Amino acid sequence: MPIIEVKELRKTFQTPQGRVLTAVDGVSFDVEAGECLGIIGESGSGKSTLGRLLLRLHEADSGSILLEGQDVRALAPRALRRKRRHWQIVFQEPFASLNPRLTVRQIVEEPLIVAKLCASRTERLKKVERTLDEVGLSAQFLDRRPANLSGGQQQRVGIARALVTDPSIVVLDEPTSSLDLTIRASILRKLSELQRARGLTYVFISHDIETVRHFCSRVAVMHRGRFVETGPALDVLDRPQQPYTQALMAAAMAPLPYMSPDDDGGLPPVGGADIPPDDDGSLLPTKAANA
Ligand SMILES: Nc1ncnc2c1ncn2[C@@H]1O[C@H](COP(=O)(O)OP(=O)(O)OP(=O)(O)O)[C@@H](O)[C@H]1O
Repeated sequence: MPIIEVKELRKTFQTPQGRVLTAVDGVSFDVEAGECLGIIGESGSGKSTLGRLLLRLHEADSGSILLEGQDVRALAPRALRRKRRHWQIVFQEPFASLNPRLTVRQIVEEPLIVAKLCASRTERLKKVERTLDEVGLSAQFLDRRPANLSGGQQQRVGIARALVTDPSIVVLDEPTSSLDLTIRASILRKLSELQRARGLTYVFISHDIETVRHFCSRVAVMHRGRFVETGPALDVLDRPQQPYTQALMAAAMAPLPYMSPDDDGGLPPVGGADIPPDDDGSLLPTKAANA
């Protein structure tokens, strides 16, 4: 039996102008336990909304979601809170998703307190330290706050917070898109390692086709709230059947516009007429500007 079963899921939003926007438009899919399903598509195609609907961070308008056989949409608030420990999410912007006032220890401890998972504080703290160690953060980070961490370290905290309750399903909503390339690779390696070690099921939302190619066994292509093509990652990405997927792949492969070394791209020359001679180009306000 699949661990995730979604049928005819639909979600609309009301725009400030009073228009109805259909963000997810009748999506159906299954995910087997231990699998990684990649969801790709342009910005605004509905990927994040779908990820949030799965965990009921948004309420769907219609359709059904079964996670581990549980009808997520039918769960009462208390039952949903209890089940949340099994179904977690890692967000795109680690800094925005971490409470800046809390220390790393408090951030990772919180889901354990909410789920009442440990018998004592000592047990809880041991679990926090073990999970941080698993994501590659030593005990020296425990008392730091998010602002004192690099982007990669912040995302490791986001991952530890998602994994500390030993979930079975994790939605990864563009978990590395705000990070530098080298950091991105090491976080993806870690996520892959954790998936194998813990037998996790991932729903991996991404713009980045190359990342999905390496990371996911299956891919769904989303366009205007619908799945237009689904299948094994290498089939969909290397031999797309649908015109929309073909266009998406072609756009991803397109080279950057050529610029010759002496082509200034039409920018004004440095020190040219547009820049006053006494302007040092600094973005900091001058004393005169402050006065
Ligand atoms: N809370 C909301 N209220 C109103 N409209 C929303 C809300 N959340 C998303 N939308 C709209 O729903 C559509 C789908 O957005 P969504 O963020 O799911 O797309 P996405 O594919 O994840 O895009 P991105 O890759 O840029 O994150 C967009 O038109 C978006 O503006």
